[in-house]
Amino acid sequence: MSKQPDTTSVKDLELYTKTRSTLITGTLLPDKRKVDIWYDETGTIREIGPDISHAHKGDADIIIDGSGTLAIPGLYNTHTHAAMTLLRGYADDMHLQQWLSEKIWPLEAHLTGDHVYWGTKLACLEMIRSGTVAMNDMYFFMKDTARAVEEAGIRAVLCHGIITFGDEAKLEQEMKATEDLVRHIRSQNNPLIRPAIGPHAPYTVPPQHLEVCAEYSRNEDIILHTHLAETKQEVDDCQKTNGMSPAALLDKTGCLSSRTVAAHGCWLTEDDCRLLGERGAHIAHNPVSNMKLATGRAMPYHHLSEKKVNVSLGTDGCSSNNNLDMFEEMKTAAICQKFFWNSDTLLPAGEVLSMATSSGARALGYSAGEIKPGLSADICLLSLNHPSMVPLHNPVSNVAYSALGCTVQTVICNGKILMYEGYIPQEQEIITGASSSATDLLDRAARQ
Ligand SMILES: C[C@H]1O[C@@H](n2cnc3c(O)ncnc32)[C@H](O)[C@@H]1O
Ligand SMILES: [Zn+2]
Repeated sequence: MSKQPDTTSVKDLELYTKTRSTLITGTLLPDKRKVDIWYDETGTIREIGPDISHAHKGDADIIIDGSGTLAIPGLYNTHTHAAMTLLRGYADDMHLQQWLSEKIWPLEAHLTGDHVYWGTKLACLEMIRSGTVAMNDMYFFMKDTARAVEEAGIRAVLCHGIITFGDEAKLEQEMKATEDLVRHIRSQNNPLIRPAIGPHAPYTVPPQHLEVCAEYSRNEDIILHTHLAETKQEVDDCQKTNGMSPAALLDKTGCLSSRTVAAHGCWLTEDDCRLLGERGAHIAHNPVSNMKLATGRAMPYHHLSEKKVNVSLGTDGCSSNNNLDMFEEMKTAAICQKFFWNSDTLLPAGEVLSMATSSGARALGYSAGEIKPGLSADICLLSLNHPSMVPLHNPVSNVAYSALGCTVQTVICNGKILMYEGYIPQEQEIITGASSSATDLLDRAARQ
């Protein structure tokens, strides 16, 4: 492509393969300022301001006409099981334990790396379409996940889901899978993809195995991703077996630190919240999944924010959500807190937008999540011409309460364009591939 900035050449496929110095002109920020945004070929935002385009037109390889758009930071999905897109609609309207043990785990026993690759390709497509640029993913065959993520161009923290039920041989096998993944991701040298360790939950990984995971996270300086206090049954069982809450158990086994990202936290007590705050641990809130699986209580945001716990947002997998739309998640989070805790001021629009952006980037340790000079260009342009964005009394309110993923027009991650005006390369191939992969998974399960 020529150095000459040309908005029409943006359709060129080459555009989607590498980061280029880019000028976005005349977009609106959530505070209603109309600005130009310039980022360089390393994907770092250099300057934001009204009318900087004259100064930087010559520096930019690409110019994106941002008029009629609202620029928000790319969204961070901090708890998901991406390849579960293949299980969308497979098992609905069930309680968590029954859902996992009777439907999900028996089907997952037939998964192959190929299923995970296609399921993750579909997840990345769905996420990019709805403005998500980063995910914290726990699943199986994670090298195949890494390949799909690399092709999609988003950020990801990836861990193998460790489930041992106390079996020593299984722990050895799961730790090998984790070590193999860590080695593999590091060898790929992709700064957007990072490894983590993923003890599934205190009810699937006993204390002595949690200790092994904690030590590994400490030694390798990687995130420890887990599920925590999702149901009352989990908390009651943990009290009975271990004489303490699941959060206290994580702490006792060394699993609670600033590297910890714990999903759910619905049944955390005020004392648990204090403990999480003291340890600097992060909570990934998944309100749609919690409401669908009837976990019975909403994450206590008021206690967590009082104890200065960083709370981010996630969708969980597509079998309990059943989509990956972080706009839907933002709205559900904000209204679920108000409804459950009977407080009309709890979790206002601005806070839920931060949860889905800067708090997510903080939990996953990326220097992004805001549109600011010096940070990575993770930018989402929403159409202001979409009915859900009209009128524009309050852009932040529209983003949190009325917009959905379909409002997203253009998505940029670390400066690379992933979707431009609704176009994502190879979308149809991904849909076809994932669809046949889902059929193959169910066929294999039916044959046995
Ligand atoms: C990685 C494993 O985690 C399973 N899973 C998916 N959603 C949930 C949830 O809400 N709670 C607990 N475990 C979950 C997934 O199916 C994998 O087996
Ligand atoms: Zn989960």
